[in-house]
Amino acid sequence: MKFKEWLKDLNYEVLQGSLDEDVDEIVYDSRKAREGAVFVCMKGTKVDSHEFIPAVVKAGVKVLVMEEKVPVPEGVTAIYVHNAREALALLSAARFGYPAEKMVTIGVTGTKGKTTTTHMIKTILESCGKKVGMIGTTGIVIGDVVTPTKNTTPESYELHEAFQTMVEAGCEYLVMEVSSQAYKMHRVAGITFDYGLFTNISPDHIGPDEHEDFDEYLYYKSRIFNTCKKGVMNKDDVHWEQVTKDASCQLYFFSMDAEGTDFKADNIHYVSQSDFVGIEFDVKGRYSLPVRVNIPGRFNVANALAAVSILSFLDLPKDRICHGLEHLSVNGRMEIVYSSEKCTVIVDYAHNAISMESLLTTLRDYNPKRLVCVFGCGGNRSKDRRYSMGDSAGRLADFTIITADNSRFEKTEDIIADIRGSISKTAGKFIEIPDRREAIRYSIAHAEPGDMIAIIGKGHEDYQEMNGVRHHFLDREEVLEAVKILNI
Ligand SMILES: CC(=O)N[C@H]1[C@@H](OP(=O)(O)OP(=O)(O)OC[C@H]2O[C@@H](n3ccc(=O)[nH]c3=O)[C@H](O)[C@@H]2O)O[C@H](CO)[C@@H](O)[C@@H]1O[C@H](C)C(=O)N[C@@H](C)C(=O)N[C@H](CCC(=O)O)C(=O)O
Ligand SMILES: Nc1ncnc2c1ncn2[C@@H]1O[C@H](COP(=O)(O)OP(=O)(O)OP(=O)(O)O)[C@@H](O)[C@H]1O
Repeated sequence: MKFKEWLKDLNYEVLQGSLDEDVDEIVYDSRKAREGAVFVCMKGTKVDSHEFIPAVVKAGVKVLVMEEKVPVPEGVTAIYVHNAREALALLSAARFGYPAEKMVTIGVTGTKGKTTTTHMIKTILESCGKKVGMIGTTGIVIGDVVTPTKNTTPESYELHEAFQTMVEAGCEYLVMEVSSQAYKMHRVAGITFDYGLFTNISPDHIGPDEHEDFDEYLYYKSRIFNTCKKGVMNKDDVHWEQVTKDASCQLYFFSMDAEGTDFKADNIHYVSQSDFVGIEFDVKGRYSLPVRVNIPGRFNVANALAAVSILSFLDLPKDRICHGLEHLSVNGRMEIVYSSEKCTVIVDYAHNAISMESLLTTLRDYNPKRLVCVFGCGGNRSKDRRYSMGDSAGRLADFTIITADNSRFEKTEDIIADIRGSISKTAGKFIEIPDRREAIRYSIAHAEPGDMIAIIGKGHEDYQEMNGVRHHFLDREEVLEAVKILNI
């Protein structure tokens, strides 16, 4: 294909050479440079890849896309663009034949609930017999095939490549998590989602290499409503006005509290039976549906309502939507791994104090005999998290077992000591069991009838990182193994 055809959505200036070069690939990592590829030079957080121009030309590259007017060897075509990351996104869409336009696309953003909500949407669509592609923290998912990704929202080239694979696999729908960082880094430039969903926003991802401050974070997250046709916003979020003030899509609101929104959750019940722990509520407003969701928690009412709001536009059979919600499984997100008269064991990915606080608070809605919490904190990461999570556990759980969670290059005992420092200032009872496997077994072996045990922090993660080595470790497997060994 002629390079010129890939360029048709870009504003560019030819600095040198001809646009008639034949190219068959786009490369943005010099280590993958080869003859026939166009190399897109990008200024990153660690390196500026304009410095790799001599190396990529040596490897056979004859076309460069650059955002700096640096000298290039003779015989090489040099194209100047204002923003190379945006250019990479637009070139990639053209390179793969605009695959996103061949599916119904749903983009989901928000500080919390992205993964849960995308899984809900996927499960419901599949329950309606639709083929769905999904992208997010759990990777690129097509049917049962999961391809891990480095980022929640991968780089634009990988996105369009995945979209193409989805179209080839017969997917009619795409549901993906769109991080604020993806907007900042132009990973989704040029994509107009058919539907955009904003779950909520609270301070997060602020710091070096992420966002300067909350305003910047909110600005980039809000871009979803400038890059979708129909947008759905959570009106219970205190920032809803700020988020939607520049929206250019057709906007709808959902709520658990506010009256008069397009979609409303009514008659909310928290159900705890030995064979079903979850939520029941009625969707009212533009769409009516009584739903029963087999994952617990107040915030999952919001997540399920958000998912149903989006799906209400798609003319799907209501009984299949209900079926999908009742048979959900979201890997490591409020996942009920074991439930009997003896106890209910939940695995959840809450990995900061805000999430832990809302998790423990909402589990109280189920009136457990005792709320038991098993958690640790990561090594070589901010110590604040240890203090704030220790404080939350101490205040909100009846009993806490402090353990390991990716200690990395720190000693687990030192991390536990930091957590002890804050939990011991509360009235909460706790013990320390550094080995996470032992901690999980202890929590189940000592359960009292009616207890709820929340194994927190690792969710879907299938490893425990110690001294730079990742050992296989999955909370779900450990719970099931403990149940087997203890014969309960
Ligand atoms: C800060 C940030 O977002 N960095 C992302 C960015 O890396 P970068 O461009 O800054 O990296 P760099 O190493 O400086 O490289 C610059 C350029 O030189 C090229 N290069 C580099 C080395 C070399 O030898 N040759 C070469 O050509 C690189 O391919 C790149 O094009 O582009 C990479 C490719 O897309 C991303 O993987 C990387 O994400 C890093 C790993 C990251 O940690 N990102 C986090 C902040 C992130 O994006 N998080 C969000 C939010 C998650 C959530 O909400 O929970 C996410 O979507 O994952
Ligand atoms: N709507 C929500 N509001 C608040 N907390 C939530 C919500 N949904 C999920 N959570 C909590 O946050 C954790 C992460 O949820 P989820 O993975 O769905 O969110 P995410 O937006 O993908 O988060 P992350 O960016 O941290 O991966 C869950 O394990 C749960 O404890």
